[in-house]
Amino acid sequence: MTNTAIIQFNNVTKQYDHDAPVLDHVSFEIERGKFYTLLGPSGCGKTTILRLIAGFTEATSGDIYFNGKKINHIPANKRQVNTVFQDYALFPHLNVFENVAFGLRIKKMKKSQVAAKVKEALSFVNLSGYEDREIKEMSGGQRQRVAIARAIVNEPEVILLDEPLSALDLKLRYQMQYELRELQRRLGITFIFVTHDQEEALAMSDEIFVINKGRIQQSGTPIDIYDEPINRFVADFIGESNIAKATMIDDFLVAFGGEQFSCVDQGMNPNEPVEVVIRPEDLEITSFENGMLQVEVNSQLFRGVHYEITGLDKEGNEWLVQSTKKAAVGDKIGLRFDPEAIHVMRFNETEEDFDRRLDSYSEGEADGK
Ligand SMILES: Nc1ncnc2c1ncn2[C@@H]1O[C@H](COP(=O)(O)OP(=O)(O)OP(=O)(O)O)[C@@H](O)[C@H]1O
Repeated sequence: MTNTAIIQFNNVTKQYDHDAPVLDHVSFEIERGKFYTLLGPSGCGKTTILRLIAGFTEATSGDIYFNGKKINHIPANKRQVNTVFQDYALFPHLNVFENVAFGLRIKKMKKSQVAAKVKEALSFVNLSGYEDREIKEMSGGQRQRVAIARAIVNEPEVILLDEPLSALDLKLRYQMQYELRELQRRLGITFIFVTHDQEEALAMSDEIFVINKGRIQQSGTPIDIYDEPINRFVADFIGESNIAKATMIDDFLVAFGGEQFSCVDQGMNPNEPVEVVIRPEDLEITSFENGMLQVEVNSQLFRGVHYEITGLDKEGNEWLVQSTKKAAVGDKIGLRFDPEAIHVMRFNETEEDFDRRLDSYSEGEADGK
C-alpha cells in the first residue's frame, strides 16, 4: 500500500444469494485528498463499492483497509466516512441548522461548539444566514448544499457522494459540479463521487474508475482515460469514438478500412485481431485523392461550432468527423490522421489483464528472452 493510500480494496467480491457477483475480485487504492469518481452504467456496482466503504454492507470475500487497518467488520458509525445520498436524506421536520447539527448532537458535543461548527459548515457551502429555514422552503440546489454541510460538519476523512447531482436541472448541475470541486480543493478531504455521466466524471475528477459488470475496466486521470481507453467499453462509454475492427500486422503497423497505417502501439502477436479507436476531433477532412482513408459521406449535421459528418470506408466502417468544413451526403472525401491518433486495443482487455501483460514482458526481458 502506498503512503498516501487512505482506502484499499484487496480482491473484494460481493455476491447476493446465488446470483452472479455484483463485484468480482475488485482491487484498487484511493489516495488521500483527491477527487475520485466511480463511473459506469446502471447496475455495474458503483453504489455497492460506496456501501462497502461506508460499512452498510459486508464483502463476501476479500479485504478492505482504511488507513492501513482492516475494516471489514467495523460498523458504519465507527468509520471516518460520511455519505451524501442521491435524495439527500434530510430530515423534513428539522430546520437547516438542526439538520446539519444532527450528527454532532448524537456525539453529545457542547452546545457552543455545535453552533460554531454548524456555522462554519454552512459558510463553506454558501448558506450562511439560512440556519432557521425549513427544508421544504429550500430549492434543490440549496438542499444539496445542506446535505453536503451535514457531511462535512463531522470532519470525516472521506466523503462518499452517490449521484448527488442527478436530481438537479442541467444549469444548476453545472454550477454544483463547479462548487463541489472547489469545496473538495478547499477542504482537502478525499471525495468519492458516483455518477453514470461521463462528462461529469471528466470535468470533476482527479482520478476516474470506469466500472462495468462488477469489474474495474480502467482507472486513471480523465485525460488518460479519454486518450488511452483500454477497451471498447471504455472507449465507447467515454465520449464519442470511432471504433473499427483491425489487424495488428506487426509492431507499429496496423490494418483497417482496407489500408495499412503506421501507429505507436507494439507488443501484440503478429496478425492479432484488435480494435482501433480514433477520436472524431483527430480526423481531418481532405480531398479524396489525399485521404489516408477514403470514405463516402452518409450523413451531415450542423452543430453550431462544427459539422458532424459521417462516412463509410470500403470495409463498411463508419467514421465520425467533427469539422468546420462542409460535405454533402454522397460526396467522396479523404480523411487524414496522425499515427498518435490511432489507439490500438486488445479485445476485452481490462486494466488488470494489461498490467499482467506488461509484467510478463519485463519478466521475459529479465530472463533474457
Ligand atoms: N440488497 C441487494 N440484494 C440483491 N441484489 C442487489 C442488492 N443491492 C444491489 N443489488 C444488485 O447489485 C447490482 C449492482 O447494484 P449497484 O446499486 O451497486 O449498482 P450501481 O452501479 O450503483 O447502479 P445505479 O447507477 O443504477 O445506482 C445490481 O444488479 C443490483 O440489482
